[in-house]
Amino acid sequence: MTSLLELDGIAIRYGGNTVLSGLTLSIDSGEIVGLLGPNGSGKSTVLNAVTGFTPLASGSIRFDGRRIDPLAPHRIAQRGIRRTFQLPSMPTRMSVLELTMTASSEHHQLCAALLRGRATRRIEHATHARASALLEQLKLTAVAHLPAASISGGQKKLLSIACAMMTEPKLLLLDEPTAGVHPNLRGELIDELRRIHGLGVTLVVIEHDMHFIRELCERCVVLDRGAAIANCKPAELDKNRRVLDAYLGRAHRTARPLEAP
Ligand SMILES: Nc1ncnc2c1ncn2[C@@H]1O[C@H](COP(=O)(O)OP(=O)(O)OP(=O)(O)O)[C@@H](O)[C@H]1O
Repeated sequence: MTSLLELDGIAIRYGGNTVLSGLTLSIDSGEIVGLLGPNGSGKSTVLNAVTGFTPLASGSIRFDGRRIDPLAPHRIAQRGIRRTFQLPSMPTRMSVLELTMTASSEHHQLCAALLRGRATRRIEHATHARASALLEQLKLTAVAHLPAASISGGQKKLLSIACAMMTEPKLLLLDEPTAGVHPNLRGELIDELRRIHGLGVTLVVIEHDMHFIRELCERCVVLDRGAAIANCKPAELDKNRRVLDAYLGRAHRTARPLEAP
């Protein structure tokens, strides 16, 4: 496998607060990587940095061999990186289907705007078909014509995955995909993400649900206070002393003796 995303010593500061401190991380093409860590450890900030929404104080980010950290967010998206949000906000007037269709690539939208007659209809038809297929895969067909803002929190999560997939990204970054999703749907979400991975999409998943991480991810990176403290298989996490310290505090050591990591 070749390296798709490379974070090289990235630092991010908000005022005097250093949120990421020299983080180095490499993700290979075709991987599914879990990004873990206690609340406030910097996970979402990593996604904001990769997608160009938060400028770096130092370090660099390369995607597909080319530097992306100097680029504007829409240019980074055009290179093939998409993300979903922890709390997706939806427009009040657009339907689920319309919103999914508007997420299609800028290239298709530009062609539809410039071309006339049959060519426009052909592009619209293809966009409609792709959006409908994605909504069906994500079990959203029943709400396709409802206003996007009116659907449940879990359905909004699924809709944001559908929108991200409209552009056929190479890398999909998911911020807590299971939060607000009914437990019965989690298995289906795992199946859907595996299917997306099977299409050749590399996945980075921020998630607190360890069952979900164990089921889906091949590798985990754990952050604590803006630095990577573990990079291992999910099964190795509960034996890693630094990870246990970060999540449970050092007091756990007296409560439950551990084997050396
Ligand atoms: N725009 C901002 N301005 C100032 N501080 C910020 C900003 N965004 C994030 N932070 C701070 O950066 C730190 C890391 O936040 P981040 O959202 O990346 O953590 P996280 O690991 O994703 O947490 P959670 O699991 O709770 O979502 C936190 O202390 C947060 O308060």
